[in-house]
Amino acid sequence: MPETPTLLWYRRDLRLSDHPAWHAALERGGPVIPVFLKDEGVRMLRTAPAWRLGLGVGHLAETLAEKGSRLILRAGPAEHAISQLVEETGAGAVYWMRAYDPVSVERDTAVKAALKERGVEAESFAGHLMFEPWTVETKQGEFYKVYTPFWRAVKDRDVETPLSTPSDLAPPSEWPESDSLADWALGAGMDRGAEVVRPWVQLGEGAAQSRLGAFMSSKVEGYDDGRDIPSQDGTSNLSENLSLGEITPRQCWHAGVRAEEEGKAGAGTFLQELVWREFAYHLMWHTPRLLYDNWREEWAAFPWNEDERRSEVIAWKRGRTGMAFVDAAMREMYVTGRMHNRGRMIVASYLCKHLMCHWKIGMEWFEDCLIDWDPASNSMGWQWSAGSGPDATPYFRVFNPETQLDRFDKKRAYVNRWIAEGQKSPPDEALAYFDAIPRSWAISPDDAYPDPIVEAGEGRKRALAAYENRDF
Ligand SMILES: Cc1cc2nc3c(=O)[nH]c(=O)nc-3n(C[C@H](O)[C@H](O)[C@H](O)COP(=O)(O)OP(=O)(O)OC[C@H]3O[C@@H](n4cnc5c(N)ncnc54)[C@H](O)[C@@H]3O)c2cc1C
Repeated sequence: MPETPTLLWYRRDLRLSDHPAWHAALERGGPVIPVFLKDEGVRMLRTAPAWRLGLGVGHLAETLAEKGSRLILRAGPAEHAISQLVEETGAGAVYWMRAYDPVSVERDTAVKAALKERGVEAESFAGHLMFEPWTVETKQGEFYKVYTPFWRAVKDRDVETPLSTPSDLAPPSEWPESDSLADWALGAGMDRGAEVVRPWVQLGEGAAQSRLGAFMSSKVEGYDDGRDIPSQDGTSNLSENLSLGEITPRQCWHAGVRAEEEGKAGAGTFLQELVWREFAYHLMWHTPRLLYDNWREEWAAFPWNEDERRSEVIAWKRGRTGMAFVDAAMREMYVTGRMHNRGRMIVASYLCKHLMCHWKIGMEWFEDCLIDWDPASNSMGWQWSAGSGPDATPYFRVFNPETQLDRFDKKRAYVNRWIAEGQKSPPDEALAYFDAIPRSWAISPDDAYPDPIVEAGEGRKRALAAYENRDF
């Protein structure tokens, strides 16, 4: 008797290669029906991540169609949509790749229980991470709160070899109905920004593999220093693709290990950076409050400004603080959908320390604007910067956005690339910012560049006083 179909439920794993759920579905036998849901998780996404997801899903649908398969789209709460599809297709199994954030975990647990109750096989697979959060623990059986011991605990582990791309996708003879992706309008909120950011997007697993290849052949050697210079394209840029599972961390890891064996400087550091991502997930899974509350709970008593309407918050969001490094980085984000890691650290430190604003304001703004938005890395990065996270930067480390310029943008190549005001012939990238931002901001390249809203020295003094006088 032929096997019943398997529903292959796609989420943040938009690829065919190194996809354990696909392999399991094909091994089970019977046809495979790939599905993507506009469910509670998708509805929660903010502007740029939702837009980028829409592009990724569209690209995946095309790839599947080229291979004789199809991506079935359905909207609604996951439990209901999956159960409806099981009903319509007679599927005997539903397979998916695991997610680790609390909303997904709750959703998946409910879906699994409902499927099992009606006698449908439900199985999830690992792949978004190399080291599942519960598999790494200290000698005392606890989770790690500091990166370096976490790194030591995992660095010599065997990371499974990536799986190949399946060639026959076992399509069914009859397909269920599908929504139209265009009708979902996942990118609606992007408005004018979509056209500006689109050329910077590298979509799909083919592009991700090319990025990885290019990084390993020409950039990894110089990564140790290059990764700190925001005017250079010295990093892999893979966060965009890792975020949606267009490439897997183990594919990156194995490429890094090969580069290290070939004696390429920088490969070891790249592997350590990949493990920062794992560490972020480890923390999020063990302490989900990382996403929405001070990881160190005593920081609730810190006198953060939480009012987003204040003029300094508006200036920060618009890249008009008068601090060139901060403003350049914010504008890079509006134009490219991404921001260099040094920029992220500087704008976060500036918002939380110089401007004394709550890290949640910045975290949520990034969540609105980043196409590589990742719940775990974003919240860990913000809490690290603010001082409220585990393994956070010490309170007295206040990035000085002016001296940082002298260290990391000596020739001002980065700020000139992104800030048009004051330049006779600004480059296209700097001008693109004015096309990306809402018209209501009413900013023009002919405006004068603002004076600092807070002087670097004054802001630092104020921040240190508040941090030193806290009574916890
Ligand atoms: C305030 C703040 C917010 C951040 N928000 C995000 C976010 O939403 N999404 C995101 O992917 N990263 C975030 N990061 C981490 C880091 O800035 C980016 O991962 C990195 O800039 C991506 O560029 P890349 O792919 O070229 O990195 P590479 O330098 O090439 O590194 C390779 C990969 O390692 C991982 N990685 C590198 N640095 C870190 C780090 N500090 N933390 C976690 N993983 C890391 C990423 O997956 C990255 O793609 C944030 C950092 C800070 C300080």
